[in-house]
Amino acid sequence: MNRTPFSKKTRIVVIGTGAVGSTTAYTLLLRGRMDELVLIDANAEKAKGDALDMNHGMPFLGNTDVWAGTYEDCRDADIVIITAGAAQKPGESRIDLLKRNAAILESITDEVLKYNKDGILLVASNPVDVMSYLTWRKSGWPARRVIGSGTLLDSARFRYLIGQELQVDPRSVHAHIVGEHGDSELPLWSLSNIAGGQLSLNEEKKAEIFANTRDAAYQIIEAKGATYYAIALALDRICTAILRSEAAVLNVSTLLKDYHGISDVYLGVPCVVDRTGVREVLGLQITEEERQRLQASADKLKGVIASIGL
Ligand SMILES: NC(=O)C1=CN([C@@H]2O[C@H](COP(=O)(O)OP(=O)(O)OC[C@H]3O[C@@H](n4cnc5c(N)ncnc54)[C@H](O)[C@@H]3O)[C@@H](O)[C@H]2O)C=CC1
Ligand SMILES: CC(=O)C(=O)O
Repeated sequence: MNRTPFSKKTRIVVIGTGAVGSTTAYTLLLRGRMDELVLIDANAEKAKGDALDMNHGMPFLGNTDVWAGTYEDCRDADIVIITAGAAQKPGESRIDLLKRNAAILESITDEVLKYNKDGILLVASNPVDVMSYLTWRKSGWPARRVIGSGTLLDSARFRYLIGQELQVDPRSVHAHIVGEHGDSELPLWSLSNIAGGQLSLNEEKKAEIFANTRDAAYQIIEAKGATYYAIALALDRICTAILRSEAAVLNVSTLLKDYHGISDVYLGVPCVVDRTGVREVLGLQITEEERQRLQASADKLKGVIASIGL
């Protein structure tokens, strides 16, 4: 971002400076996305250590104020990213984190709301669609300003795997994963293309690519205990779309209102993201089979939402 003496400084607050939060903060810092970066964690020493560590890199970067803060620092935040809470252990699903993280997200939302009324809340804590819905309900904010990272990461994994298979740069692969960021997500093969042309993949290969996309987090957590690099880049992408008001189309999690007949649930779908948050949910022409799978994903999450009394 350009810093001018007359404009308000841009501020991003990251709540939860564990693996995802600290990697996200570092990614935002390296890319010079904001003037001020505030780190908050229940473990205040961890946030303090991260801030010190990042500040010692300033001679190589410059121009960003980084500090370990308190919720009062949310007052001037443009974006508050929530990555706090329990993470999956090997073999656990995202839904297994539900009760632990619902309590954490509720208390964090209460604190943020004391100081911030018009920023954007960007949720990554899992299960992210349910945590985003909970945060939205708790906040009373317009849904456009409470955004979940959704299936942006899954879509990136999907595009990468398709690109690998077809030997094409993943940035040139247009392909979407929608629905839950989790086990009920689905690929929109009917809309996937490279330069408008159909993908030359047989059914067996498609099934393999989708399974590796859906199960990627399990594979990484089994191998090294957590995932954080790609989600950090995905969160950076969303922040950039907001701060630069890009109107970028990103598969974030948002409140659906009669979307292929689905309402009152947060799901990952292609959305136009700009300075106001989710400006628009894009209508898609999907097949009947895809619609039914999207409905099943929504039904699953509605059951989860109901199980925590929302
Ligand atoms: N949306 C997505 O695509 C992804 C989501 N995740 C999710 O992100 C979350 C964080 O994962 P990791 O960073 O790996 O976990 P972690 O255990 O490394 O870090 C969690 C941090 O949250 C802090 N924390 C806990 N309760 C807090 C509270 N009430 N207030 C402030 N801070 C609090 C902890 O002290 C810790 O530093 C998990 O729920 C994980 O499942 C992880 C990867 C991708
Ligand atoms: C952990 C998680 O949600 C992911 O890497 O997709």
